[in-house]
Amino acid sequence: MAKKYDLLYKLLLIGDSGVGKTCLIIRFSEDNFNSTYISTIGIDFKVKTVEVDGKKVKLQVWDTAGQERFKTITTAYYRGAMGIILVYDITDEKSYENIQNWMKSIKELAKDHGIRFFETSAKSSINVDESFLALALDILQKSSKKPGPTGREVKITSSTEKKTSKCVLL
Ligand SMILES: Nc1nc2c(ncn2[C@@H]2O[C@H](COP(=O)(O)OP(=O)(O)OP(=O)(O)O)[C@@H](O)[C@H]2O)c(=O)[nH]1
Repeated sequence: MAKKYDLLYKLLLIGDSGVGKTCLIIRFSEDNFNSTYISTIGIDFKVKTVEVDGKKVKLQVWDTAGQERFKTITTAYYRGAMGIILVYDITDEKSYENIQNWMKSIKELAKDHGIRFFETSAKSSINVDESFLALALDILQKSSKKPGPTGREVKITSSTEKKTSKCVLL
């Protein structure tokens, strides 16, 4: 049977507990939102195949538990990640201050790399596809080691829903 994708990218979402990592992944992979909060236990993942720069890219997105007690399990997954999305909640200052601590954890990977910034809302479906696809495009361009396309050809439909942003991706 023909392979349904050209490339497989492993992405990881990290950030404090309750900042909206799971919701972001659910919005991206299933285009759904549920306001009931069920804290992630350890680690989980979802997949979605997207088209990036003319290639079918299967994104395997790992959702880590933000709770400190799962730190040992979740940090074990950092090494295998090709891209990391660091999430904080713009309505929770503490989760923003903690970005420094999360950055220390991924310092080696973040070193020498420009860090992108997206303000997102899983609830209103704002900037969710854009953030995941921009990361996938970065990985594609870095791994193929060729100059990027003139425009950032990410195929997405942008949302015009009202802006009630909660999450921010770095
Ligand atoms: N208003 C609003 N609320 C959101 C948004 N995203 C998530 N939430 C709410 O924030 C709470 C926590 O969301 P989760 O996605 O479970 O948080 P998490 O970061 O995965 O939490 P852990 O699994 O404990 O690490 C839930 O009650 C969500 O309904 C958003 O974009 N807007």
